[in-house]
Amino acid sequence: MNAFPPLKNDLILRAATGQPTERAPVWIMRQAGRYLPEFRKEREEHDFFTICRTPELATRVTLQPINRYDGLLDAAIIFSDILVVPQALGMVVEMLPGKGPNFPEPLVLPEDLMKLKEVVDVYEELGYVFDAITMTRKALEGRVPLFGFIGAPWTLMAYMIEGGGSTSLSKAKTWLFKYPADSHKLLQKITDVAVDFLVGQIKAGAQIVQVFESWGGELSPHDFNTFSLPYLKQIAQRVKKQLLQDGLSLVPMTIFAKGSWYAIESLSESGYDTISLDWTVDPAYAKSITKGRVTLQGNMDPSMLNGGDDAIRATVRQMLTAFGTNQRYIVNLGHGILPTIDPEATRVFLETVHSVGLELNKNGYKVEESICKNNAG
Ligand SMILES: Cc1c2[nH]c(c1CCC(=O)O)Cc1[nH]c(c(CCC(=O)O)c1C)Cc1[nH]c(c(CCC(=O)O)c1C)Cc1[nH]c(c(CCC(=O)O)c1C)C2
Repeated sequence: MNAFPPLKNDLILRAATGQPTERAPVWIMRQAGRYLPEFRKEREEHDFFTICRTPELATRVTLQPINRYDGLLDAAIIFSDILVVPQALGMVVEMLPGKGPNFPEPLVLPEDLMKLKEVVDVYEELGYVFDAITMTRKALEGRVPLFGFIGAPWTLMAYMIEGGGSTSLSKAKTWLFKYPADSHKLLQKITDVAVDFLVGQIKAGAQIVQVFESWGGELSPHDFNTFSLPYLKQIAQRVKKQLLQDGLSLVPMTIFAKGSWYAIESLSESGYDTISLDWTVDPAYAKSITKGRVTLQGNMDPSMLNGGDDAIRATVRQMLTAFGTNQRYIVNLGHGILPTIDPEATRVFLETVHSVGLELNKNGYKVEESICKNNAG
């Protein structure tokens, strides 16, 4: 095993496992990305997947927001993409500047499943992600915990069939409804790789992980229960089982099923420690449904960061107050930060999360039965 520097800020790990926190921790989905000039500069010199595949570059980019917002972010997330799994399955994925991901040969018919690799050795195909995680974990010097992540099976299936971003997902849904057995075969295949990939990331040094079901909200509740939830549950259960079998400690697991407000209750009973919410979910509603069983994460509309400093400050206060006790809560946006956001607006967001979080706890704070005092005594 790797020896890593001791962790100096474990706030997010405490929040995710239901331990008391003196303020709500904060990180931002897509925090290393195109809104940062230092990232855009890196992209002028290197192709997207070259950054992902070169541990030195992935480490440098992962650390960009941590360095820029020194002390304001409570977690790093490894620089990679959910689409490295379709690549590991044998598909070609390219990142077109300004356009996003493109699969020159998407899956069209069920017989195309034959083109995917029968067996995927994640250490061979995705070892570069593990190396980047280990290198980043060392470079972080214990400043904050490091997230690993994967795309959820349904979301990856959608990209593999659509061939890129899409508004209606009509091709991927045609598979679900016309070829359900083949769809399940594909979802299971992705799940098997996802489990090995997450376990490998944790072994390499990821201290917390997130599963991105970005296209969850495109499914009806019934179809979500058929084509998404069973695989999400399998991932949580099998990752935990594998870690225990290998004599390793569990790490907190987060599920972000964007748009799947109807699934909050079932997700809170599916083996994940944290549920990440998009901005369409009322915090009071999510709290009333989950009843403290899980930690909640989220959920400011990313576009609010374009609303000016006063609007950002007011919305952060309203959001933290609505999530309530500042316990079992991780602050984030409701989806990834947009490329159009001013990095200084992001700073205002982070600073306000810190100051309001501490203020809400100034008279002590409470998790379930334990009462903690901010000041000694
Ligand atoms: C977690 C993560 C992701 N991508 C990137 C990260 C890096 C880490 C971080 O958050 O800082 C870098 C990451 N990935 C990408 C970029 C920009 C590409 C560039 O530099 O040109 C960055 C910084 C490219 C990318 N990759 C993807 C898209 C969306 C395309 C679409 O459907 O319209 C895009 C634009 C697929 C993707 N990738 C990811 C998701 C899940 C989160 C979400 O829903 O936003 C998804 C859906 C996850």
